[in-house]
Amino acid sequence: MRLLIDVGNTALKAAIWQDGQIKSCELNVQPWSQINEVVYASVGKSEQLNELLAQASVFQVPCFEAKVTKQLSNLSCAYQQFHNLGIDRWLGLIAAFQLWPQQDCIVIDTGTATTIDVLTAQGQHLGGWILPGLDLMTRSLTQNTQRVFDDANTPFVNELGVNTPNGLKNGALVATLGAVEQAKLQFTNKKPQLIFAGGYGALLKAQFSDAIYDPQLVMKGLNYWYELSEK
Ligand SMILES: Nc1ncnc2c1ncn2[C@@H]1O[C@H](COP(=O)(O)OP(=O)(O)O)[C@@H](O)[C@H]1O
Ligand SMILES: CC(C)(COP(=O)(O)O)[C@@H](O)C(=O)NCCC(=O)O
Ligand SMILES: [K+]
Repeated sequence: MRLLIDVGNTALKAAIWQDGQIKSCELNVQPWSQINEVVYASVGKSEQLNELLAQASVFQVPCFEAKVTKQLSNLSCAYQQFHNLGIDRWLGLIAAFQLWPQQDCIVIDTGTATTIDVLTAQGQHLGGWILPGLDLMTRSLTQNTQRVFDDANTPFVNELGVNTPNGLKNGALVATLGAVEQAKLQFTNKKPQLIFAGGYGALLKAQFSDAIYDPQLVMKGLNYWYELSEK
């Protein structure tokens, strides 16, 4: 069994890889005797992660941290300073390149931030954008204005807002959709595969025909990273 850990700015996610299957799992109950290795990625500091790694060392389970490299098999990173690219973005690109080979892809991961990354069929990462996540967008306005307010029941829909909460939420959604449309323009001659992940991935995926939502995209990328890297 392989324990996979993805630490984002909002949430720490854990999953078990076994017999080619990835299944989300709770962090606190770990069958340490059956875990061969821990493979983890972190975009920030995490006390929970530190505690888990300390436990792993007690049970003498080897731990491997995923890092961004300029190249990984035929995938190449757009950043000159590749170590500055968020590891979650790199893992999403690895998964997209492995799961949709020979296909232009756009990877959209909606977490604390929404990241958009453009990848050619040849494995060239062209770059991308970092946007505030949908909740960050709405919160930044409700917390910094006197009269813009939200309500939890108002959904994010791609329509004109006719009251304050839906003007707020629909604005966050259409701003994000607009960025995805801009990314699609990078491919003039053919339609790229749109791949969504993260907390609002299903919501965004629903706005596009024949797009993919894979909640486990980053976890799959983490597992591919482990299998593809010289350890
Ligand atoms: N069903 C959901 N479960 C978890 N987070 C969600 C959900 N729906 C929306 N979100 C939003 O997605 C973000 C968390 O997603 P996640 O990808 O775990 O973030 P990160 O990777 O930055 O930790 C938060 O901004 C949260 O508000
Ligand atoms: C933009 C991010 C915070 C997104 O992380 P998340 O929303 O998953 O917490 C992360 O990819 C990151 O820390 N990036 C570093 C800057 C860059 O990618 O250029
Ligand atoms: K994420």
